[in-house]
Amino acid sequence: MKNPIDLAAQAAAFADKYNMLPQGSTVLCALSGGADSMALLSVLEALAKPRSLTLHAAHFNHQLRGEESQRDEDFVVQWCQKRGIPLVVGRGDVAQEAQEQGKGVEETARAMRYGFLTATAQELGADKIATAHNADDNAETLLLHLARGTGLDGLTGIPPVRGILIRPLLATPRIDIAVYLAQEEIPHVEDSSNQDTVYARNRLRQEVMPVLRDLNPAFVSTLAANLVHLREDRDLLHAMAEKATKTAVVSEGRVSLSARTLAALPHPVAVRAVKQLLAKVDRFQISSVHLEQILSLAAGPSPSATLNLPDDLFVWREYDQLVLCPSSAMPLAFSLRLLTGPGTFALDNGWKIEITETICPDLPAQEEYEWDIAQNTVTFPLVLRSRQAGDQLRLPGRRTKTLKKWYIDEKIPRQNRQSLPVLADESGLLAAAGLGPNYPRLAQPGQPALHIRLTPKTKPEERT
Ligand SMILES: Nc1ncnc2c1ncn2[C@@H]1O[C@H](COP(=O)(O)OP(=O)(O)OP(=O)(O)O)[C@@H](O)[C@H]1O
Repeated sequence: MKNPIDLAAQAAAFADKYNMLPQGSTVLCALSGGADSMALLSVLEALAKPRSLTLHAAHFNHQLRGEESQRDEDFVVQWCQKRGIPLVVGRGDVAQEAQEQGKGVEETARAMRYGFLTATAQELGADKIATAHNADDNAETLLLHLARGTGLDGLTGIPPVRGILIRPLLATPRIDIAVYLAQEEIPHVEDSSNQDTVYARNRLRQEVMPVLRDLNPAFVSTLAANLVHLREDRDLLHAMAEKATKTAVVSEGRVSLSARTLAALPHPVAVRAVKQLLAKVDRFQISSVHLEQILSLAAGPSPSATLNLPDDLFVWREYDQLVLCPSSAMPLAFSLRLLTGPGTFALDNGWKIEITETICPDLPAQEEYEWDIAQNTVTFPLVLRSRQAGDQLRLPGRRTKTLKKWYIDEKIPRQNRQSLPVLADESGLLAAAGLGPNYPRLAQPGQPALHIRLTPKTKPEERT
């Protein structure tokens, strides 16, 4: 006779790798009534005493399979009564909800189920929700991702822990669960939709997995062990990207990072860094083609270039700054304008800027819109743009402050600030419209200077 399977010990060893079930936790077991979750409930019961766990169960009736759905509900109610485990039952009309939302039935069922489980955990004060995903589920998920196309992230399968969700059986092959249920004489229900091969997962389960198991009988458990290493590799790349983006500045819905910093990263780290930057401005989807375009923009020789990408994403480079934002967070009146040398330039919004070489007169111009800047402090091209977070300015006779602070102190209304351009080169501001020249760059009498005059269409700011 074979040795009995000690599923509780197996699950406990795996759980401890991820600190899933610390002493004294309150655990909510997601119980469908199927083989996996019935085994999970039994395992949690066995661990409850030695770990002082408080155990609850929750079942969601999706009302998708008529009488069979009710049969499942009745089954788990009776089982939990028999075992003395408190159970919460939830119900939802998934089919109707899916229709109303124009979404798929499976997707809606999952969203409603997880919504119910999370709300129930909150009500009960549970610190963990345990689901019964097993090693075969994990292998199938991975193969599905592979078939549909994925990067390393998709190849790491189902996460063992996500927030308060834990999956103690994730390293346990389905076959061990079946043997355990028989051994412990634990009943379960069968979901008739599992036989339905129209679902990709079920086709994989029935048609592909047997072939892989034939090639390697231990395929599922070998993969489970390998996934731990893949996950560690993936986590390391994430951590490196996080470190690299620590200096990113998020302000007014825009995120910016040194283009040089990004371009210097190894490609797998750089790709993740861009994704992390995008997440900071609530952009979570990007194709690899567009990712590469952003990286080229960061690495390219041009100190100024823009990208208009799908999902309302706007990316531009200004000297060493790479800025990413949704178009709603774009600087309003002034998009980037590069000035390659002295001359007169008309701007899209009706403004005009004239730059002439001159010798600074006895009284250098230091007005709100007209300035004499020492030529030897300037490197062309100049850029005319809206202000950005961190821009600093020192006005004649005053101390250095951020532009934000100047605008506040000078009482320039918030809605006008973005329409006041600043003039900068790679070492910082030359002047800010409406405020004055950056004092350290003001020309001295008799010095070669650039006389710069900005003519607003109408002066945008009204001081209050
Ligand atoms: N009706 C249900 N009520 C409570 N828990 C459920 C229910 N259905 C599934 N679960 C929980 O979710 C786990 C996974 O179920 P299943 O494999 O059917 O879902 P899936 O769609 O493949 O995966 P996912 O839960 O990640 O969406 C089950 O083992 C069980 O713990």
